[in-house]
Amino acid sequence: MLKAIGLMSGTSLDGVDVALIETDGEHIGAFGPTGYRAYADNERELLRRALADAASVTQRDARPGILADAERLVTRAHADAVENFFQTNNLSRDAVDVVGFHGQTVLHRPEQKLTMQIGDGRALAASLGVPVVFDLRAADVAAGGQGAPLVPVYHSALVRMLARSGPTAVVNIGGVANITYIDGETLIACDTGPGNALLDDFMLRRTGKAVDRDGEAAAKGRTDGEWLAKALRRPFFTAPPPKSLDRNDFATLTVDSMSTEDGAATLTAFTAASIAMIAPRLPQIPENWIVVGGGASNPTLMRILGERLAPATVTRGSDLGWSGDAIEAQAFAYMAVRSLKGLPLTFPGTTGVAAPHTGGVLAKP
Ligand SMILES: Nc1ncnc2c1ncn2[C@@H]1O[C@H](COP(=O)(O)OP(=O)(O)OP(=O)(O)O)[C@@H](O)[C@H]1O
Ligand SMILES: CC(=O)N[C@H]1[C@@H]2OC[C@@H](O2)[C@@H](O)[C@@H]1O[C@H](C)C(=O)O
Repeated sequence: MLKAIGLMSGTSLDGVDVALIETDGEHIGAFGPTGYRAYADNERELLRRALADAASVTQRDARPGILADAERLVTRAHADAVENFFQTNNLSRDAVDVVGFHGQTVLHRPEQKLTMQIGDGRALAASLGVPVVFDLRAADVAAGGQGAPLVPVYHSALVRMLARSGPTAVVNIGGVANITYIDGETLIACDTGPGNALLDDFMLRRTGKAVDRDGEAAAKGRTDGEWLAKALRRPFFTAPPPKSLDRNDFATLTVDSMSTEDGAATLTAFTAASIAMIAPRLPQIPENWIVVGGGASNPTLMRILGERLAPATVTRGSDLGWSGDAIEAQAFAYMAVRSLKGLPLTFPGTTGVAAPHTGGVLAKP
């Protein structure tokens, strides 16, 4: 078993998640500590500007506008996060075999063979003195896959440990939401639609804080059924998997004419309803849905999701002993070890790549 640290800075732009696991790339031997390094408001603002500047990029190594600054910030924030993690957990860097570094997605257009994660893997390896595996999406996209979602290979390892029978779905509600369907050897995955990003962006504009904390605003509002029905008519929602999204693919769907409460309720219902829309496109309707990611901490979203998915059971991953917030970071630790071993990260059922495919680039310190 190797000791691996995974690092994820997701589309919510909230911060860097850190997690240590022990794994041989197949089985999970042990779950280690987890950590988090939030972005300061000015850092988050820089990342938001980077998303805007990335929108016109056509080459994945181009860094116009603010992107070079943003990339330095991402690298530095991840180095800080790991140094802090070493100190807090009294860990020596020599005890860690590899770091899996996702970076920050600023653009995702797989149909143009373009997916761009900023963050300098070589600089991170040099700064930490630990081997770093980075650029984990590019090989899949180059081979014709969606390059996302990548976490299904890890969700499937977690579900195997539960030793359940029958189809199970793991739903990750981050900035974008995605699902992994597991039934025996069958593994199917895709992004389902918005996660928290639309709601976060709306709340930021209305309140100056990029979150509807505990779903409080949404709980007081009324969903605009007409708006929701229209939004759900986008062809993305009836397309079968595999499919993936850029964070801002639905950014033009705004609820700015509504009150804060009604807008939050409508966007929360949009996330739940779009997740439920994947059910009939799976081989069987899952009996059990396990929800992970930040959205699992939003009780209003969880309530609406439970209503939409009934009579199936909806459980939070944290109630099964899974890490609430660090599953994606754990997944990148797991993928780093798989990458070192040349094992596949993506599969025809998860990204649409023609054959199981490995990925990642190794930077030695
Ligand atoms: N208590 C809470 N109440 C409401 N929303 C919450 C709460 N805690 C977290 N969230 C939501 O979860 C988001 C963070 O989710 P997460 O950390 O899974 O995102 P991410 O790592 O960016 O994910 P991804 O890479 O999957 O997009 C926050 O931006 C917020 O919208
Ligand atoms: C391109 C990109 O970074 N996509 C993210 C995003 O956030 C959630 C969803 O959209 C998922 O497809 C992916 O992240 C997770 C970690 C994944 O690849 O599984």
